[in-house]
This record gives sequence, structure tokens and C-alpha cells, in this order.
Amino acid sequence: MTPVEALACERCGRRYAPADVEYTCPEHDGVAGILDVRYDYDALSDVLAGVLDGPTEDLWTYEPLLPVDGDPVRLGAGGTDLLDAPALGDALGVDALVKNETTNPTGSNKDRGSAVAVSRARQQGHDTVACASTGNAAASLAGYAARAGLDCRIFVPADLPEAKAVQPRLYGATVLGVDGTYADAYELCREVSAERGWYNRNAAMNPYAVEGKRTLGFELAEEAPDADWVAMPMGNGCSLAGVWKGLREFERLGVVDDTPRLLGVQAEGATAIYDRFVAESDDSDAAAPDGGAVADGALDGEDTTADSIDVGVPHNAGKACRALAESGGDAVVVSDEAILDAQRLLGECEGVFAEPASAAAVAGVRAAVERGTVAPGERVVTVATGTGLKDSASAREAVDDVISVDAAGQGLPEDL
Ligand SMILES: Cc1ncc(COP(=O)(O)O)c(C=O)c1O
Ligand SMILES: N[C@@H](CCOP(=O)(O)O)C(=O)O
Repeated sequence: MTPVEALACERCGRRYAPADVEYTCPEHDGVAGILDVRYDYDALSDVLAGVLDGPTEDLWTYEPLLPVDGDPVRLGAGGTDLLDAPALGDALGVDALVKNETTNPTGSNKDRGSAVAVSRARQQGHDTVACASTGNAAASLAGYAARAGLDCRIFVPADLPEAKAVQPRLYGATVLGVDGTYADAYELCREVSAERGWYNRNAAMNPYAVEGKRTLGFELAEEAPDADWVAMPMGNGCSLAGVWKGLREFERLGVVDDTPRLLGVQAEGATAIYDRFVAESDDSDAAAPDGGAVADGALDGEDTTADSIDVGVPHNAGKACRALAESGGDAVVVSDEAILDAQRLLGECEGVFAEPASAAAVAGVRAAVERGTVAPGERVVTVATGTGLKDSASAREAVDDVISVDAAGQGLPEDL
């Protein structure tokens, strides 16, 4: 197993032996003290050559760098394609690449976090896992729980897109539709899981889920060492922070000489991380379309068609802002209209059907080019975090109507 040195509190810096604490720092209430897994990098360095030797089949190619003690749960997460995206690049004015996370086994990058969290849950003898979700973590946890033979409980906002509520049930999970926001579902899941002894996967409190997410950073470092930017959507901010951790570690371990800048993208209806980043950045030229009102990062106003990033209380905001700042990156906010345009652009240009939250990253690149943050021709990897197939109702807004034709061809347009 990867030698975990300690769990360090993101807030106060206290360090704990892994056996002494399961979730957050005991010095703070609730989720405030997120713990970060710290490794012995000399030991990681010793196993690195074996990891880099050969193709990345899936995220367990990186098993010696992951905090899992053998017998991981395998469903095929990771090892996703990095696509050249020339048509998208022409449309955006950059040298574009797309990291296609839509092909993960349950359809999103959340599978990376679930693979590690569920493997640990099984190793520790838990029989039930749980999470709150806007849909993708739900399906992901449920799919991995099914593979591991564990029971699964999911808390979701009741107004979830239909397929996102169906998918985890198909994997055998019990889905609880909470009459409220994602933030409400998160708090309820936290309380009930603690009361009933369920293993809580949520990356806002479980230090190990993000360790799976950092494998996306490993892959990007290996596959696109010359990238200038990596653009990602932000909901809780954990996915972006996880990618940054992986990128930085591969720089530290000498796999790459340099790291790309991160572009974090939020939707106009849920801007808490963006607001905090702007507030913390002395020299940021970030500006929201609405004038850029600065909030305290703890809003509960969730209102965007990009439901996966419709997060009013992003618990990983601090980590995400630090990642953006350390990378020399930036944050942008995009409208729902721009997101739907970008969803269609990504589909038409590159054959990738991504959900609105993922398309937000494409819209964010366009916005960043327009305001000069990303220079024309720079090499930009956009992470397509999740498939659009789970939310055809949103995609419906982005496409033309079906043309009705009778069986004899009546109605067929002449100019087709
Ligand atoms: C498809 C998709 N993209 C992006 C995100 C945002 O990830 P995070 O909440 O880690 O910032 C999510 C979270 O659910 C997601 O499902
Ligand atoms: N929006 C996310 C929230 C949970 O994901 P996590 O990995 O940050 O715990 C989702 O539901 O997919």
C-alpha cells in the first residue's frame, strides 16, 4: 500500500495518523476541517518507474500511488481518451484538446473518487456506503458499491434529472429525494450516515475520494505535458483541486518539468467559488457578467441548468481557490445560454456528448479567450467531466427539432 504519512487539516494544519481519524479534523465543527492525505514522497518515487512503464489501462495503473491496500474494486474508471480537438480549437481560437471523462463506467469523472472510496470502505469492513449528490457521484458510488457487494444509500435534491435518479436505483441503491437543495441533501446525508454508521463518500469530508480524482491529474501530466491550460467546471471544487494535486505531485516527482494553469468555470446561477477567488485575488481581472458581486463563498442560491455544478455551498472552495492561485490560473463565470451553445459546439465539432456542467468548461475557454486571459493559439485541455446522456431534457434546449417525415418521405426538406 502507498505509504500515507499523515492526514493534514486544510484549515489549521494539524496532522493525524491515518488510523486516528476517519473524516474531518476533530478541532473544527462539521466539514470545516477537510483533511488532506500526505505521502512519503521518497517512497512514492521508489515505485514510480513501475507505474509509468506501460500504458494507462485504468486508474489502478496508479495503484502504487493510491491509498488502497490491495484488492481494489475494478469497474474501469480512468485511462480515458485525450482527444485532439481541431474543429473545437478553430471555433475557440486555441489549440484544443478534450479529456473525455464521459466514457468512465458510470459516465463521469466521479468514478475516480468512488473507485478509491469504495475500495477503502470494503477493506475496512463497512457494509453500507452513502453520499449526497447532484447525480453523478450518486451513480458512481452506486455502481462501485454494486461491484463491491456493498449496500448504498443516496441523498439527492428531489428535482434531479430523471435518468440521474434512475441510474443509481438500477445499480441497487436506495435513493432518497430530499425536498431541498444539494446543500440540504449533503447535511442530511452527513447526519444520517454518522448516526447509522454508513461510510460517507462525499469528497467534502472523506479525505480519500479526492485521492482517486488526482489520477486525472496524473493522466494529464503524462499525456499533455505541454498544455498551457486545463479548463474544468467547478461545483464543490473538489475535482479541480484533485487534478491540481495530481499535476503538482507529478511535477514534484520529476515526471514533468512544469504544470499548466487551471481555468475554473462556474455557471452564473452558482458562483460561490468564483466569488471567493475574485475576493482573494489582489490582481485578478476576473469579472462576472453581472458585475461580479462578491459573496462569502457560502451562498445557498442554486440556479443553473448545469445541475451538476448547481452548488450553493461548495465545501472545497478553499482548496479550489488555492489550486487556481498556485497554478497561476483564473476563474470565469458563464451564462446558461453560453453553456448550451458550448454543449452543442462540443458535440458538433468533436462528437462528444457532454452534460451542461461539462460544457461550461468549453464556454469558459471561450470567455477566457474573449477577455484575453487565454491567448490565441495556446494549448488548452478541456475536461468533459460527464456524459450528456443522463440529461437529454437539457440537451433538448441546445438542438434543432426533429423533422417529421411520413413513411413515403413526405416532409423531407428539398435542400437536405
Ligand atoms: C459532470 C460534472 N462536472 C463537474 C462537476 C463539478 O465537480 P466538483 O463538485 O468536484 O467541483 C460535477 C460534480 O458533480 C459533475 O458531476
Ligand atoms: N456534484 C457532485 C457532488 C458530490 O461529489 P463529490 O465527489 O464532491 O463528493 C455530484 O453529485 O456528482
